[in-house]
Parts: sequence; structure tokens; C-alpha cells
Amino acid sequence: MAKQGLDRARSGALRLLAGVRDGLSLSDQAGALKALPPADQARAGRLAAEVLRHQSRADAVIAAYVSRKPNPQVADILRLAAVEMLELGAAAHGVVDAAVSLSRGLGQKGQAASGMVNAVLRKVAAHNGWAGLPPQPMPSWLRESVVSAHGETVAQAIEAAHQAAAPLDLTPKPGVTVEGAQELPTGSLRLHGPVQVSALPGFAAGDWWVQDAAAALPVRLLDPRPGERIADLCAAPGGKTLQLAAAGARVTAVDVSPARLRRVAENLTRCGLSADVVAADALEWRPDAAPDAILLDAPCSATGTIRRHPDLPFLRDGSGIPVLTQLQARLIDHALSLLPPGGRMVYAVCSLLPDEGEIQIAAALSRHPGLAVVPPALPGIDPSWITPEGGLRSRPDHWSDLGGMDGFFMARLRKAG
Ligand SMILES: C[S@@+](CC[C@H](N)C(=O)[O-])C[C@H]1O[C@@H](n2cnc3c(N)ncnc32)[C@H](O)[C@@H]1O
Repeated sequence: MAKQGLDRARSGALRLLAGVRDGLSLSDQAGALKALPPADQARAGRLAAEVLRHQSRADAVIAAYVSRKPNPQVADILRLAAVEMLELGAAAHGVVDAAVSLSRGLGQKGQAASGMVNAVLRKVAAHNGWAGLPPQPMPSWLRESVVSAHGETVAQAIEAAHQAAAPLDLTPKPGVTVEGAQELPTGSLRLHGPVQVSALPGFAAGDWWVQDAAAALPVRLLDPRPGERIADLCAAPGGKTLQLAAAGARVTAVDVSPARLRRVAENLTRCGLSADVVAADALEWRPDAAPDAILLDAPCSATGTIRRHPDLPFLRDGSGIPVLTQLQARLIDHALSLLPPGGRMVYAVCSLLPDEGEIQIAAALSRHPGLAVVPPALPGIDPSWITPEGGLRSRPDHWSDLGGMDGFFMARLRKAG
């Protein structure tokens, strides 16, 4: 039975990897395996993610033993088997047999390749030096920007962090603890290892929500107070809306996507919190009364989340960045126009690209005379994360001994008085 489940998970993982090759993200494919039992779906997702995290290393090992490049489906079978044996420590005989059957299942070409799959994987199983292979490099459009901002050593440290799966972080309501969770210096709770979120204590009661430790910082930087009117622009799926509402603020959560806003509403209901949820283009939305403060968590390249989304480097080529940076600048300008004089706003992006973070804020300061950055004074952050312009830059290689954090840039802005 266990073997059958594992075989189903392997087939599922290959289907997900084929989907990524066709341009679909792993989350776009959430329903693709719904015919499988939930445990097999989860395992398929984990296997596909591991292959994507280690693809360049698996390819380097396989290349040493193949005489010519296999077709994409066979290549995925070889990669999956290599990662299972060399990274996940699975026993070679079971993995090789499964890979041979998967290859045979591909039809005539797969039948023809199955002998090669068997021979190559036997050599891969005996390969020495996996641990010494460098982590998968970031795609060049991202890597060049990271190296130019932080240097080669940091780029390598970020790549090492991408290779490690991210732990599960929770943002608790005030005073809540979760048994077995580690409390992080900034107040988030962290659980290591595979965890079924809905089975954790406090899930049904809505005592906490899933949110990376770095993603929890923009709201802490905004410092919402009870009763304040806060506009949460670009709010879905709502982790920051929940934080604002839990702090007692009167929140209007605006997002252009009605489908994503349904998740905000579900999250609010589960956690027993409330906010006005508005489906609108934030560039056009204008409230009747000026908000006291704004959180603008702008759409971005999401390059700070690669350790949670290892498919991202395979789906993007960097060509969308200029459109995103233009949209971010327009969102900043419109959001500032909604604030009263002296009002505060936090701008945040889950991006490693300075164009979407540091450079975006420098440009906003030059467009808006009197606009100022208020440097962060938050418990638990390392002073080295504060940028020369007064923003906060988190990177996946930060807190490497604790399990890392997503890459974010955020800045607290004060409109001219
Ligand atoms: C980074 S996500 C926001 C994450 C969210 N703040 C949270 O903490 O869960 C960016 C969001 O911006 C939304 N978005 C993109 N363009 C928008 C626009 N013009 N107006 C409003 N929302 C927009 C997307 O639908 C997406 O949900």
C-alpha cells in the first residue's frame, strides 16, 4: 500500500513538473492531482518542489552518465530519481525500478529509453560528491541584480537558502502560543518539518495564521493602533489584513482580484476578525474619508519567496519587471494622494530586486518633496537589515541558523506635513 502511494506521488510529481515546463506554477496546479488521496497529493507536491530546488545539481550528475540529452519527460524521471536517492536518501533499488516503470509508461519513446534510465540511475546511485555540488544558481536576470546590490558571497548564501525548504511560520494573535513552536526574535512562531496546518492546535479557533516571519514585519513597521482607519491596498490573501484587524484597527482591505479576496474573507471569518473587503483597482479607489495610515503591499516579482516557490525561477524571465515597477510607482503616488498631511504609509514588496524596493523608494522621494523615510525601530530585527535610505531589507540568508526568512523590502514613509 505504501509503495502504491509513493508510486502515485511520483507520477503526480512528474505531472506537476510537466506543468511547470508548460508555464504553470505549482499553485496554479493545486487541483491537478485531486483524483489522488490528499497524502499522495501532498507528497507529489513535496517531491516536485525538491526536484525544482535541486534541478541544476541533478542535471550535473546525470550529464556525467548520459551520452545525449534525454527528452524532457525522461529528463524529469531521471531528475526525480536522482533527487530521491542523493538528496532524500531513498533506497536505490526501489527508486530505479520505479523510474524504469515510469519511463516504460511513456509509450514507445519511453520504452526505448528505459534501458538507458536503468543504466544511468545505477551509476547516479553510486555517485560521490552530491553534497559538494553548488546550489542551483538564481536565473541570470535576478542573479546579476543581487550580485550588483549585495556581492557574490551574499548571492551564494541566498542560493544556499533557496535550496533548503522553508519552515512554517505563524503569526499569533496577541498572547497566543503554539506548543512545540519556536518563538522568533520578531514575535513570529516557527515550526520545522512537514506540518499539516489544519491539524495544528488553534487552527479552527483562528488563534494564528500562516505568514512568513519577514512578511509579518511591514505591519509591525506601520504600528497600527486600535481604532485607526487603515487602508490595506493590495490585500489578498490577507495575512497583513489579519494583523491590522487583530491590532484593533478599522481596516479596509482593497484588492483587484475578487477570487483572491474570497480568501481574505475566509481568513477573517476563521480568525473571528473583521475588515471591509473591497474589490477595486487600488489605482482608482478613493475612500470617503482619508485613512490615518496606509499599507501598500505592492504586486511584485515575488523573487523574495523562491525558497517557498521553487518553481518561480522556471516560470519567469524578468521581462515583466518594467511593467511591475511602473505599476508600483503609480500605486505609491496614488496611495500618497489618499493620505492626510503628515500621514504614514508602509510600502512593501516580497522582492530581492532593488528596482522594486530601494530604487523605487529613492524615486518616490525625488517625486514627492517633503516625503520622508522613518527608519525602523522594531524588536528583534538586526541593525544590518536597515538600508542607508532607512528602509528594511530582509533576505533569505538572514537568520540562517534559525531557518531563514523571505526576502522583503519595506519602508515607512511620512507624507509632508
Ligand atoms: C503581494 S500580494 C499581496 C499580499 C497581501 N498583502 C498579504 O499580506 O496577504 C499583491 C496583491 O496585489 C493585488 N493587485 C495587483 N494589482 C492591483 C491593483 N491595481 N489594485 C489592487 N490590487 C492589486 C494582487 O491581486 C495581489 O493579491
